[in-house]
Amino acid sequence: MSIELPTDQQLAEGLRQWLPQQRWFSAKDRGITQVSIATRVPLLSDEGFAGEHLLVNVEFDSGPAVRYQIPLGFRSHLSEPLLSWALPESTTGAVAAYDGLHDPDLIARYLTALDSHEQIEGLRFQTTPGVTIDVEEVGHVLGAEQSNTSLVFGESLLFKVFRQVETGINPDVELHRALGEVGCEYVADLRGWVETDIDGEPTTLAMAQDFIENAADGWSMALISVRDLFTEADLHAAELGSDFAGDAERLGAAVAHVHADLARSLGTEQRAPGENAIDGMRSRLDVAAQAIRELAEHRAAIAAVYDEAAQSGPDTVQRIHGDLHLGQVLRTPSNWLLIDFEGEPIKPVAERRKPDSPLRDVAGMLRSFDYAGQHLLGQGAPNVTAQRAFRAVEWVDRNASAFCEGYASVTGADPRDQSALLRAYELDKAVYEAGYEARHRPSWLPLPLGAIARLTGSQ
Ligand SMILES: Nc1ncnc2c1ncn2[C@@H]1O[C@H](COP(=O)(O)OP(=O)(O)O)[C@@H](O)[C@H]1O
Ligand SMILES: O=P(O)(O)O[C@H]1O[C@H](CO)[C@@H](O[C@H]2O[C@H](CO)[C@@H](O)[C@H](O)[C@H]2O)[C@H](O)[C@H]1O
Repeated sequence: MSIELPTDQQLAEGLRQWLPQQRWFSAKDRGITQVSIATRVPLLSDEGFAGEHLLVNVEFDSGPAVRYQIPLGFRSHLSEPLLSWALPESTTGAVAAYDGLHDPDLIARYLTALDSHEQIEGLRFQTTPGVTIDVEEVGHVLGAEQSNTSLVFGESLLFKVFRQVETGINPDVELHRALGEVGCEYVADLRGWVETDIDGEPTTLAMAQDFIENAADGWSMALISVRDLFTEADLHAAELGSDFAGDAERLGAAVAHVHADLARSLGTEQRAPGENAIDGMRSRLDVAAQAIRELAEHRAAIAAVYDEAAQSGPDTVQRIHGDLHLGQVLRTPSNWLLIDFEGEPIKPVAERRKPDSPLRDVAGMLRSFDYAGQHLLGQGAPNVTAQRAFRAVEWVDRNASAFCEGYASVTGADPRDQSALLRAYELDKAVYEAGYEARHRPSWLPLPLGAIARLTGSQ
């Protein structure tokens, strides 16, 4: 006997209360004025148990509405661990509703749908030609949720469910597909995706790719090296057992290979620097400086760097990663791999899909070396000495240089040769980071602000 599911109205009220507590809910600083259920697609139904796929529109007291993807499970009786993911009991009637991605029985349905390329109402499940899906593999949510929710099946397949759904093809799927077509060795292989039509446009909902078991992410590896450096502050970065420079160099080469493969697959264009790039930087600076008081002090100095960069020659643009940092790279025993090609989460998808300069990605990594070197020295950290601060700068310079040399070993040109443009991209990233930190981790705000002072020569 099937269970009686909550009405749209009950679910909308339950979600209104439940959404702000979810890690992936991006609008925590805005008040929800309305939640409406756009679609409800039945995924499975059994005795005392059902699953549905929901697209939900959320409106706020300020700013644009956001569309979220929320697979829900329904059970007549709920116990831990699913109980922790439940919507408020009072809102869903006799049946309990909960985040279905935490239910192994429900997520198994994704594998069977992928395996047989099913179309379930408007949801289309597709695989890369030649890929097979093992429907017996058991899945679970990977670690802590971030902007999206990633599931791992049998330690071999990663299934990422995009929580915020913007109309159109998600750049993560688009670029993995393009890189797969030219045999790129520096990304995990795309195995499949799920899409639907929104306003008549094919729109990505989820992607499946190879799960890289036992990979170490670049941020954790870099921090091990920096921690060792601070423990042995009389040693130079080059004398550490955990010296990161060899990895930084190989990482630079991997990023250059990905850029070359993206150019080969999707082409390049010439662009005058004043066109779009510097104008875009100027307007992002205007918006950020209005919101962040501490940034406003640096506005004139940053603008002067942008003016200088606008004088440089034409720039070659192409599709790039768009939000590259040490947390977006995984080291396998043989290679560095780049992950998460979604671009900066605050930009609209149409903007993230525009061709851009590869220098933006290089600048992202240089900023990340700076973060890794500086953040352990941050406010409140014990034992901050002038010696450690000096060593941190040395570590950042050493690894940034190694990264650029690795990049140049593939392209034949050192990104630092375009110094004015590169500095502008580093500043643009630091301005973005100031906005990100002010919103998500205010205690980290001094990091991008310190970098802005250094990059503009005011410190
Ligand atoms: N192909 C993969 N193999 C193994 N781990 C992965 C893979 N892709 C991502 N991860 C891990 O999952 C985490 C989240 O992935 P990411 O694509 O950055 O998601 P989000 O869009 O939610 O930020 C990463 O920090 C990484 O550790
Ligand atoms: O990984 P996401 O796509 O969610 O990227 C966002 O969050 C990042 C933080 O997790 C943020 O990166 C900034 O902090 C990192 C250290 O935590 C550092 O390595 C990066 O260089 C720095 O930009 C990223 O900017 C943001 O888009």
